Amino acid sequence: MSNKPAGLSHDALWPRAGGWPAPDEIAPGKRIDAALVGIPASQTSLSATNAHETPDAIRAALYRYSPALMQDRGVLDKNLRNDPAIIDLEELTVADFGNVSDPDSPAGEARTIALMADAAKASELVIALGGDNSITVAAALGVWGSDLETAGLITLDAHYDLRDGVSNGSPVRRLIEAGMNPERIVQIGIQDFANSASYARRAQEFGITVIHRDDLERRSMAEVMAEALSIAGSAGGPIHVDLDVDVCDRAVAPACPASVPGGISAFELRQAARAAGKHSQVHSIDLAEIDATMDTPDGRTIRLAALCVLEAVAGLSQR
Ligand SMILES: N=CN[C@@H](CCC(=O)O)C(=O)O
Repeated sequence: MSNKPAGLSHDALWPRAGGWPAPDEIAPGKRIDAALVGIPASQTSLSATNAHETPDAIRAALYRYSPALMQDRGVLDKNLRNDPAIIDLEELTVADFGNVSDPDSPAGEARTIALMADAAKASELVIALGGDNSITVAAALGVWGSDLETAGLITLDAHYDLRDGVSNGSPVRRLIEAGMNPERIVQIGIQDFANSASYARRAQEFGITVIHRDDLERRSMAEVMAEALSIAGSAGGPIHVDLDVDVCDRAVAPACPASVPGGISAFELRQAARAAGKHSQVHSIDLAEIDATMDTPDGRTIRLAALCVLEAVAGLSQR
């Protein structure tokens, strides 16, 4: 699917990421490694948003980057330090399943579940491009299918998302009500002054593991993700990872209506995406809460989301 921006320079030795083919353009019988699904939801967001513009904006931003990485971050053999492994993601097959039409309604969520299920059947890892955070419900349910009882959920989010009703502030409660075990939910990056005491108590009552923003001052993202993946995956089922970009500092995520000054760094979110992509039980990841039309001054939030897509695929290449 081409969302290629005009005016990009050309260098035959510097291929660009993105521009991945639709599944029917891939040779029959060839295994798809990763799948992209766009879920342009925005209608139930608590803050007014044009998050429906974001999936295509992320596709366009992918062209800014190369699909190459120079090392397997964090597990590099010390003998290789001056001779890093060079990994070319062009060796992986990525398919773009397109956008779900009108995802903001029960019928739209049913379409999302169906497309996510198709993408999961065809690939090892599905990356859903939101859309506001309401997408997490149908994105996860579509991939989990009948494995709901053993499934796990990790959120990187400034918010609990345990609100009543249907909105971008309620996907975690809705997944629990759908039948997932809250003891396999880990929430990373929860922020003070961005949540109420009632919802904080609700998280405690459910038995959710909360790794507060402040904890990330003392612990590395690698360590925190390792713990989260072991809790979320403890029943052996599929794990969905929700990357709500508002977990990041407002300076790096200005296009997220509810990002907070004092959030995590862009690099920490990228590390989390890589760790998620690398874990064999993670079958789906979503990127949510960016309003592409608010990404001033320089498109940095969308660029970060594009890099998270590449980090997830890089992790997958290292499974
Ligand atoms: N995932 C985001 N949740 C936020 C949404 C707030 C907003 O859109 O203003 C929350 O519940 O507070």
